[in-house]
Amino acid sequence: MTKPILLVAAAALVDTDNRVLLSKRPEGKQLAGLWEFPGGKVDPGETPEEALIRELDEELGIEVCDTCLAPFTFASHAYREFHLLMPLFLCRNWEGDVIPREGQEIAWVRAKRLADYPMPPADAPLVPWLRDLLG
Ligand SMILES: Nc1nc2c([nH]c(=O)n2[C@@H]2O[C@H](COP(=O)(O)OP(=O)(O)OP(=O)(O)O)[C@@H](O)[C@H]2O)c(=O)[nH]1
Repeated sequence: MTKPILLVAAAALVDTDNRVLLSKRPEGKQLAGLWEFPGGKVDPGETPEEALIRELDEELGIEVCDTCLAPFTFASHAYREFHLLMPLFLCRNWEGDVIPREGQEIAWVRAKRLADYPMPPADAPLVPWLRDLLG
């Protein structure tokens, strides 16, 4: 069976203490309860950067400009219904305070503590890259 490719753009938001923001997937969604990078599906006609800027505003109420989104790494993972292709951008600069706007739990996590947060299977290969970058 050929699975559709689902394009999702995500961000590793890094604060001045070198901590990364994780967001807990709300109940009722697929993979509920797992910790993920903020972001979401790229809609038709959007670039990954545009989708991510929109999602960061919708989910966290922050304003990010596209020069603040640095391509970092990506996930490519076969889920049952689709194949996920997820560019992960690194972002250290944004306007506004991070406030969860969709009732989701968030956590600022040091790289060495990322393993304490259960993540979707697609995200596992991303963690070592963040550990290398952030120590
Ligand atoms: N945002 C995000 N999605 C991820 C990550 N890892 C991962 O497997 N995914 C998967 O990518 C897909 C993203 O879909 P989503 O449901 O968050 O996107 P969305 O907000 O646009 O969807 P919705 O509007 O249908 O709620 C989900 O299947 C999710 O499980 C991650 O780190 N961040």
